[in-house]
Amino acid sequence: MQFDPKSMHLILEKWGDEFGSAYVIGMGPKRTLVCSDPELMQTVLRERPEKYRRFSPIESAAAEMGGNGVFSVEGEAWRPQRRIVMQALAPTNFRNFVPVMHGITQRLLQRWKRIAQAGEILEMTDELIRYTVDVTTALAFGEDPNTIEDSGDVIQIHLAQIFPMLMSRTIAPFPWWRYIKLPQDRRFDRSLAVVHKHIAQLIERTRKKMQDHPSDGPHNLLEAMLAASTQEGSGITDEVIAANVLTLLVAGEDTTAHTLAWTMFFIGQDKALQQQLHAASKNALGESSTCATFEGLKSLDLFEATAMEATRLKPIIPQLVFESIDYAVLGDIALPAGTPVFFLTRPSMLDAQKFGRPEQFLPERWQAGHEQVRPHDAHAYAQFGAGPRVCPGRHLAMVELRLVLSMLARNFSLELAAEPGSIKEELDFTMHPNAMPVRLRCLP
Ligand code: HEM
Repeated sequence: MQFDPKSMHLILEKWGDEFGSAYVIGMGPKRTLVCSDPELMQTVLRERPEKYRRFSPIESAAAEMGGNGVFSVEGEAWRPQRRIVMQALAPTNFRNFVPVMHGITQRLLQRWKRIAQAGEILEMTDELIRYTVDVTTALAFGEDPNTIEDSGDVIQIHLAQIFPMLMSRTIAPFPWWRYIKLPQDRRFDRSLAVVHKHIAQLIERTRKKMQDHPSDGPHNLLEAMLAASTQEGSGITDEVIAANVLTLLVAGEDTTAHTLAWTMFFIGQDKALQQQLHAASKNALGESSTCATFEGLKSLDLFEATAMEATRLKPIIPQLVFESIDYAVLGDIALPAGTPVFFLTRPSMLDAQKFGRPEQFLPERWQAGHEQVRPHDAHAYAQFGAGPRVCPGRHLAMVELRLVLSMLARNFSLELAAEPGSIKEELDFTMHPNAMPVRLRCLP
């Protein structure tokens, strides 16, 4: 069976409508289970790393790119990497993170003001990726690249090649790139070389900083990994460090940016929602144009709820793919060792048994104490995964969503500069809009 990788999720969802919540397809030489039952998905997510692993081509493709970090690595090598990443992204660090994130949000605000005043149209996805690259790099690696104000050959142009290539190589029936380099492979190799050079320089500068100030730190993920690498038996080599810098850049960038882009897709079509968000932002921020404090984040629940509702309808993770390690029985389905299992996340989020009035965009369903929209089965929302490998960046992502959406609502009205129907879903590991042109107007 051959797919256009960019619309694979739509095809699998369509077949699910026809064949039910579990069906089998032939992909390459293997029989693959496609499943949209949220209970079975939770079982697999929780029974890792012992019984299930990520779909194995993800690890081999990531390793070939020098990116076999905490997302793709399996077995014992995963645990020490996971521990360091969890510590670095723990919510207890957020009081220190907020001032840095506030500065970057202010920068985005100034840029958007200039563009709005000039009456120009913004390609929103690109804007948001600049923001998330700046935030991830500043917080995880201790350097602020300021790509928001940089108009040159910014690193995300090269990073943007990675997810699409990882996706197409992961589901390729035959690993052509190992035998022949097509023009797209050569282009990709050039971008990958730029990214690795950028990462090597970052590691070098950080190592030097640590040598110059040995008693200071570690202050961030990169410093923590470099410190761990000096301990015997840590398993943290230079190669592992570079792979994790790449992993974090890619994992932290597209996911949050695409969540924000789809949220703006809904905001841009709904004047009443915009007014509600504007009022909520004024209430929370007062005379300020952006949220500047850790405490202030707590009054921005509606913004997080709006983003969650957007990704219920437009999941940026429409499929999560795993593999049984040995023979396993999932529900009443027998899985020979190495059977790929593709979980579709959207069908259960559109199921009226799980979410009341599922076809309607109702952010309030995600707000605590809101009883009107029932049922509400939060288990059926798996945008961050679950179990031992649940996304360690989810709290950071939520802070980013709150900061950007409240800044947007406080300062601008937003209008899509394209027919909503012309904005299509594309899957490149994460599901993103093919374009998101918007027009911003400054509000008093
Ligand atoms: C809205 C934004 C985000 C979404 C929807 C998202 C989603 C996910 C999902 C579905 C997984 C797989 C979880 C599983 O297998 O159970 C994951 C893993 C991961 N995410 Fe996120 N993510 C987001 C933001 C971030 C950010 C901001 C970072 C870091 C800066 C990050 C870092 C990671 C890492 C390192 C993993 C691998 C964890 C492991 O395998 O142990 N993510 N993410």
